[in-house]
Amino acid sequence: MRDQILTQAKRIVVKIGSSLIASRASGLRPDQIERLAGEIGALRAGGREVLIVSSGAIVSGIKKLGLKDYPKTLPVKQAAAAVGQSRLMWAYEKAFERLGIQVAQILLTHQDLADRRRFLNARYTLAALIGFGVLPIINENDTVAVDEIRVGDNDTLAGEVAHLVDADLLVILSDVDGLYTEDPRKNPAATLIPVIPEITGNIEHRAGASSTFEGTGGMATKVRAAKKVGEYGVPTLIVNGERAGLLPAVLAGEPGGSLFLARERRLTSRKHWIAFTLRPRGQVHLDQGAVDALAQRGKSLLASGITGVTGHFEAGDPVVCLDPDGKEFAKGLVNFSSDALNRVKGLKTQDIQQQLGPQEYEEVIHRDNLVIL
Ligand SMILES: Nc1ncnc2c1ncn2[C@@H]1O[C@H](COP(=O)(O)OP(=O)(O)O)[C@@H](O)[C@H]1O
Ligand SMILES: N[C@@H](CCC(=O)OP(=O)(O)O)C(=O)O
Repeated sequence: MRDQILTQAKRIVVKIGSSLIASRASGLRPDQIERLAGEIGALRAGGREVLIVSSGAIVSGIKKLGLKDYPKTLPVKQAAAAVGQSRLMWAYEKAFERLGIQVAQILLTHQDLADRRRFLNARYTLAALIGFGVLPIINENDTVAVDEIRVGDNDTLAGEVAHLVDADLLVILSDVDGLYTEDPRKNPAATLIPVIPEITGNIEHRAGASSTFEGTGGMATKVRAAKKVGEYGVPTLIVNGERAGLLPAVLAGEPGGSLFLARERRLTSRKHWIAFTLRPRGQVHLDQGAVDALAQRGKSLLASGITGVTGHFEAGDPVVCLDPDGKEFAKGLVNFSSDALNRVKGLKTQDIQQQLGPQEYEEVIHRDNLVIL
């Protein structure tokens, strides 16, 4: 199964971490970019479609601005990203131009993904670029991404892009051979985990934070990204990008890296987007009857099953549904604000109008906008 997944993946999102192509000492590492461009060019020549999610703007900008430390304030971090992103794209442009490959820059924030119209627009633009045979190079739009709209790390962004383009495989190139039983930099006795079955159990405890100046997400964000795209039927390969030739070798079926197997796709793109892209604005607490109606009988959520509301949200916002034990078991787009729900929770549908007047919707969350997690 491993060989089939790796050798037959047609559309591949390749995430390139900062530590592979940039360093505190030298800024960008053009030799690494050229080497990786050659390997990716060979994959394309072999018939694969590749999109790159590349880090490295901030580290490159730190060097270019002559900063001594990693920026502590957002404006300086964004200035470094702005200065570094142009250098990063220039290096990719040059490296791929030698191979006769055109590249395109795509900068995204969480806001571009959380708005359905903008999400679909990004999908169509990437599809158009792929159709032209162009190699999209994607990064977070760090220069404008303030906290509430920031994706935060490129492992997460790469997972979102894999969903956006219906990738067959997400490849995360890092500075380690894959997922170890614990951080190998901290415990040399840690061992590599070559295959991680469909991720239902909790393996995040093995994945720690970054331990390098250049890195941001660490292994924790990589495992989380693998888990999210695995829910959409996309497997993830984490492999050491420092080792020349390893990426094409592993994609040809040679041993190496950690492969996270995916579950059979059970969600449409829109439901996956609701479940895994949108950030909930509040919580709706349900009684057991409502939990059974939603989870067992595929019903919409009605006010009568609601026992409590947490947070402030507006109609149309994403919320999570908690069972009587407080466990998140569903997520959806709510048709009523938190204020309105606090007035009608527990009421029969026919009594809602007395409280709120005529309403466009009966359901608090319609089945079509609800995902059982
Ligand atoms: N269980 C683990 N297995 C492998 N690496 C781990 C683990 N836990 C933490 N790490 C750390 O995660 C780092 C890779 O993440 P990061 O530094 O963000 O690199 P990148 O820039 O490629 O994203 C490794 O260098 C390692 O120190
Ligand atoms: N957008 C940032 C990348 C942040 C990030 O996730 O970095 P890394 O953990 O090295 O992949 C940059 O270009 O520096």
